Amino acid sequence: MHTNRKTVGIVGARGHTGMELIRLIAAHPVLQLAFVSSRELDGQRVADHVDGFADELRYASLDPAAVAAQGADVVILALPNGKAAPFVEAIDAAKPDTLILDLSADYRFDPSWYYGLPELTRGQWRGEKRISNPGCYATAMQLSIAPLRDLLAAPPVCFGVSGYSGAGTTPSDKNDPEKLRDNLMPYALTGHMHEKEASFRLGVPVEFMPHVAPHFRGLTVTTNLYLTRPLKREDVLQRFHAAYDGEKLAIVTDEAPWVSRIAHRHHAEVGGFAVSADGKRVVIVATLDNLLKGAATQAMQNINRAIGVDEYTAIPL
Ligand SMILES: NC(=O)C1=CN([C@@H]2O[C@H](COP(=O)(O)OP(=O)(O)OC[C@H]3O[C@@H](n4cnc5c(N)ncnc54)[C@H](OP(=O)(O)O)[C@@H]3O)[C@@H](O)[C@H]2O)C=CC1
Ligand SMILES: CC(=O)N[C@@H](CCC(=O)OP(=O)(O)O)C(=O)O
Repeated sequence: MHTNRKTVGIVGARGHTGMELIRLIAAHPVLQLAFVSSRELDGQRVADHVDGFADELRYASLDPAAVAAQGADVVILALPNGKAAPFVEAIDAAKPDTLILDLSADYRFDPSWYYGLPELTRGQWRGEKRISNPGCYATAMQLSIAPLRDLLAAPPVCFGVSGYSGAGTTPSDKNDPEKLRDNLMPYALTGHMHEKEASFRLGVPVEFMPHVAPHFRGLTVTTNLYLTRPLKREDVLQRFHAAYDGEKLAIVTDEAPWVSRIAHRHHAEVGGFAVSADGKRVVIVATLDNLLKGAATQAMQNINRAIGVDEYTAIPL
């Protein structure tokens, strides 16, 4: 047992990503769950909702002031987009040295927050205690494009397909298993938030066409890239191996990865690398579990680094 434990609270703990975070934190040697907030599950035992959770902890419905008053060392915001600010303001006022990790899109464009996609931005962390976790598709897009960023002749075009857990628990067409049955549902075909996020973070325009499919978890992004000069397939592979061979959670595969093999896994896979006959067009496929590398696992990497423990602590590899 670690002697210097840190307390952590999750706001939005009923949700898909909150539930994954509860599991990861329950197995963490340094972090200790202090509170889990949900309005709907107020008073109920976490153990009745999260498989394998053995503690007596109960959900509590905490407003921003009540969250700040808990005085936790780390607060994770796992709320729908647009809901984080009152919690951040209350913590800023009560205990500003709290480490806040926000899973939503609310601070991904805010330069005062560290944007934590460790495989690409690890070197940019300057000790910030405000961390914005990347979007799930945006993670897959950036991992697919970054190693070829200097050779782009045109905006990369990304075709994305997500399992419906990506759409959260608020009922909508995008998480309605009946409407999704035998279906592939296109949405936000221009201007999706993750198109803006990937473009902003990579510094090049990216085009993104998302779809949601009948499976529950895991996403695929297939990216078409036009290059300014011809490359051989081995040159493309060499660039990706150079970028990710030291990484435990970004794995380069020769074949195009399958989404059915990534569910419940903590890493992303990037593969395929089909090159056109003239060498100036490359197609790359990335898969990841939207709830893990696309959300909770990436959050864990970021929190681990910020609390000064090994980045992969409590992440099953
Ligand atoms: N699902 C995914 O694949 C990914 C999600 N994200 C982001 O993570 C965040 C959480 O997503 P996800 O877990 O899917 O969302 P869910 O819809 O599954 O859960 C949202 C949680 O927020 C709570 N909540 C909703 N509205 C409010 C409110 N106004 N005030 C306080 N609590 C509220 C809900 O619980 P209750 O109503 O009981 O309080 C619930 O616990 C989102 O911003 C999402 O964009 C990021 C990457 C991937
Ligand atoms: C299938 C589905 O709906 N996926 C979500 C993306 C997942 C997500 O939660 O992304 P943010 O954190 O950026 O909101 C969407 O397209 O909005």
